[in-house]
Amino acid sequence: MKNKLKKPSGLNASLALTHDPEQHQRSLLNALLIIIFVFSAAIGTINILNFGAVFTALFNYISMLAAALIWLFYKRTKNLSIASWLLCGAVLFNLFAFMYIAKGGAYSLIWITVLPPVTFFLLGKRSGSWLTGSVFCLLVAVLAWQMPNLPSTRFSMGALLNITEVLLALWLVFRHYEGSREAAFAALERLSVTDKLTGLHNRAKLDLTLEKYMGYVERFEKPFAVLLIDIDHFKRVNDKFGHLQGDLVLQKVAKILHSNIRKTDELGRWGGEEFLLLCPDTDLSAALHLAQQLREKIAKNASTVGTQVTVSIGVAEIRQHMATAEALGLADTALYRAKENGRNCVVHA
Ligand SMILES: Nc1nc2c(ncn2[C@@H]2O[C@H](COP(=O)(O)OP(=O)(O)OP(=O)(O)O)[C@@H](O)[C@H]2O)c(=O)[nH]1
Repeated sequence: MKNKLKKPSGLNASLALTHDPEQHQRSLLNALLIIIFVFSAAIGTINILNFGAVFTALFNYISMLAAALIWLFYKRTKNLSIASWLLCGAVLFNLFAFMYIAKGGAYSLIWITVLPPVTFFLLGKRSGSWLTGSVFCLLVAVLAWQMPNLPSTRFSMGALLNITEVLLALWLVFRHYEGSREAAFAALERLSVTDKLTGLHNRAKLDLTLEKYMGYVERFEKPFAVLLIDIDHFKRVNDKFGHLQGDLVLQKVAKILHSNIRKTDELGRWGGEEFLLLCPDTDLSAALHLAQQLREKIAKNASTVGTQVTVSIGVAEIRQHMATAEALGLADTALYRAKENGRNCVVHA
């Protein structure tokens, strides 16, 4: 019952938050494939209808087909790395084919600017740097070599379309990238404050919330209660039924606690088989009432493995000018007395 901070085990819990580290890249690959498919179809059609450029349009349709094939390949194999390389290859082929066909005219060279976002996002910093750097060097060398033969660039309808299409492509890619980066960051943020086993907040988050509530007590003189909840004889559950069953008991207790408190209360796993519940705007008598209810609900509903699961609860009301350690100390002392009193009971400081 002392603070025994344990690493949560990897067992999946119904409450537990799962995180897929490749989700971000997968979503980018899908978005890029859709963008390429739609763009190639649209540009191919514009090339035929506006410019009668059937040969150029053929390359656009090849790109469209390539995007569809890569999508199918990825759906079947789930090989993100190969699909990403194939996509970068398809983009490169398309860029060079188009610049070659346009012979550098109509600002077609601007298409090269879509390469960095695509390769960096899909292949990562290292491979993205190499590939983009090599292609840029190659392009500069070819341009230097071909300088006398290059057309003087006129501003035409083709140029306008090229510039518009590239800007649109970049806008779409960066917009999607930023959205998925924000989602990945939010998932990481959530993970950093979550106890993996129970899905409740972890100790780091509880520390922050406790500090915040202590600040409110100091400033607004509102009552605030701390409940330290500890499963009785939990070691026996582990010893008798194994750690996996012990984990299930922890998850069940977490679920019961979570579903019987207010939204404004903050519940978390303090460590091991101990939970901390912070109840703002709650005086001692209300906190004791809640603690009794929680204790009864757990005694009634948490037994899973043929053994009675009960909790002991230490309750402390926090007052002005109290330090955080003092507040926790009070709850801990009350919990200690509850254990001494025979467990399965509530004691206040
Ligand atoms: N299965 C499982 N067990 C844990 C976890 N974290 C801590 N424990 C176990 O919790 C048990 C706590 O044992 P004790 O500190 O002796 O407490 P207790 O048996 O509950 O006894 P009292 O608190 O005095 O009623 C230890 O056996 C720990 O290994 C966990 O994440 N999963």
